[in-house]
Amino acid sequence: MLYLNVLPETTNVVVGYDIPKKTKVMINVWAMARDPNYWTDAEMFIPERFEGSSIDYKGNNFEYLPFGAGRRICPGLAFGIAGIMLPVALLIYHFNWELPNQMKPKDLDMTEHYGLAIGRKSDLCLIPTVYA
Ligand code: HEM
Repeated sequence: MLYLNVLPETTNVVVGYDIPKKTKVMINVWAMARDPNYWTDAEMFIPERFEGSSIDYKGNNFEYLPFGAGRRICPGLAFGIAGIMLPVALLIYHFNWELPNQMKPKDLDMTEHYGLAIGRKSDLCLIPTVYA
């Protein structure tokens, strides 16, 4: 098994390496999406960083490959985006959201749980009120 970070400016990029036949190559997209050479405050959740940015999620920018890239890119990309955007848009449109016990967003535990996909380690508790 060979683990690669394919971004050119990173220190662990493998150059001129002969990959033996039948080697399973794992591209470390998690590390690439948190590479400080490419991202400001790489560990921070800042969705606004994509506002006015030319970086997209469709496999054109190697520093951000949530759906992979190339011939084996996720064929469910459009389905996946719709399946996230629509529910999130509806939840934001119909409810106001607050944290319990006067918590501030900075108090949230953003520790990740590792698995096939990354999720929150601790549950996100929010109080919705219907937006009238
Ligand atoms: C937000 C949701 C989703 C994410 C983040 C996601 C992500 C991915 C990633 C990273 C890959 C591997 C691409 C690669 O090897 O370069 C993949 C492959 C694949 N995805 Fe998705 N996916 C999502 C939703 C879906 C949905 C909704 C479907 C089907 C309805 C789907 C079907 C597939 C299939 C069949 C492959 C294998 C493609 C191949 O190996 O040729 N995915 N996906």
